[in-house]
Amino acid sequence: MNDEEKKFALYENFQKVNSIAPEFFEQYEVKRGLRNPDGTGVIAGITNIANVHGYVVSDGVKTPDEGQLRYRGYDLYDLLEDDSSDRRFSFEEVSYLLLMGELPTKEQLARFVSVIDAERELPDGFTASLIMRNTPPDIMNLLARSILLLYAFDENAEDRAPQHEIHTAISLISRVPRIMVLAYYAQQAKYNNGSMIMHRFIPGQSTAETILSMLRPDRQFTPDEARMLDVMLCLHAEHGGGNNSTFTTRVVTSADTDAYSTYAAAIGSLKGWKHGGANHQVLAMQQEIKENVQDWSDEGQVADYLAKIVNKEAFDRTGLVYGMGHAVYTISDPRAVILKKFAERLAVGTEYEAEFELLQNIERLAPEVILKEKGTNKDMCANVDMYSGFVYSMMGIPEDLFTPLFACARMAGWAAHRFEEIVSGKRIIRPAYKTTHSGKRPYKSIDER
Ligand SMILES: CC(=O)SCCNC(=O)CCNC(=O)[C@H](O)C(C)(C)COP(=O)(O)OP(=O)(O)OC[C@H]1O[C@@H](n2cnc3c(N)ncnc32)[C@H](O)[C@@H]1OP(=O)(O)O
Ligand SMILES: O=C([O-])CC(=O)C(=O)O
Repeated sequence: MNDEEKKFALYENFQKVNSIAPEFFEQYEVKRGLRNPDGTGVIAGITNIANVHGYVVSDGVKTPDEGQLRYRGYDLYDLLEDDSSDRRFSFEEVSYLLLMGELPTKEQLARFVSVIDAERELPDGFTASLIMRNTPPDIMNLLARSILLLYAFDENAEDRAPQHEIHTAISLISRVPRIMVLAYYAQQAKYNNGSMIMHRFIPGQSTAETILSMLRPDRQFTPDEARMLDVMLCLHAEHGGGNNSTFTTRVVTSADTDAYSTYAAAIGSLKGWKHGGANHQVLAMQQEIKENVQDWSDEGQVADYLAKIVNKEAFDRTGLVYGMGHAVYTISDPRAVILKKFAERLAVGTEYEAEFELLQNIERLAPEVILKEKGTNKDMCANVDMYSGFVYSMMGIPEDLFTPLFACARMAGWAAHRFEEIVSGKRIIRPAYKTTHSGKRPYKSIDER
């Protein structure tokens, strides 16, 4: 056997060894993906941090409902529609609310903002030796690695006391956006022959302003652009305990590991294409449709191409229409509703209008195509990832940063859930797995096999 054949011999049983007959799931009533047969989630915890509402269950019957998202009891719409005269940046305020449980007074907010501001500096040599060296092509991987490496610069990294937990969370909420932009330029320099731009952060700027002023080569941005990015950060900041990356946070935290290991694990989850990584996939999918459909405004042509995607004949062959569907929301995802309004406002009358129409067509047509092609009659709406990448694109934010921006925002939610798990979880999360082996296999020595 040559080397290739030796490797191939290791793969050939992959499918067989890892397959479990579907009837076992029914026989043992195992809830795949921790989902009940009607799609509702198995209750795995209790939280005070957020409420994600998408259906009503009454007498065992699930009825779809308009989506609602509340942070610590406050409706997302109310948090974003505060039109007070001192229009301030909200991500810091939302982070305070999530971490501390209450909306801050002016003094509390000012103190919190100054603590975030004071944490932006990175350890000496961090950028040169840990961001610019061995830069991976994916910024999410670099973010996870950077968070793991920041452990080495924290003398009390193993301390689980509240002061240390809060300090670590705030320092990461402050630093991850900076690391993200530095990582972007390191990645561009290494893989795309780009220039390595390393603007310093400007003390006193909000998170949204810091990102824009570090990202833009000329450092310029308008107040409206910063406000828009701020809103994007707010609406990605938290989504209950059950979403995959927050549940990861809670699972890993429950093992009593350090904060850095926990947040790095959460980033690994968020990168997934069925989770936060879908924002990136939506754009790639839209691009493929644009290249293959002659008239994007023709619903028939778009539906035909979506049918190919659903039948695994086009795009990434998973059969998924990215940006569509949600584990909780049925009629609407409130974040997608807000993002669609932004997208429309920014696109109409510009070169982006036709692309906006295309996304709208995908949103409208996907449920019927999925029903027709797969017979899946699931109440399905656009999720947060459907329009976010499009809004970022119109703001000139590169595709490689779509999911990392989600991570910058969700740091606040992950931290709140880590705190809650530490204080209230009190037990390692350890569900059971049923085995399919009914008996013991007789051991054979290597000569007998
Ligand atoms: C921030 C976020 O994480 S938002 C979600 C971002 N993810 C995406 O946009 C990826 C596309 N969407 C999906 O994969 C799913 O809708 C999820 C992961 C978001 C939610 O999944 P679930 O609620 O568990 O749906 P579930 O997997 O039970 O789907 C039920 C059926 O609908 C199908 N389905 C669900 N969403 C889609 C979709 N977007 N495209 C095609 N089929 C879909 C499933 O394949 C499944 O079909 P089957 O019964 O034939 O196997
Ligand atoms: O709740 C989910 O499953 C995914 C989601 O929308 C999020 O984490 O923002």
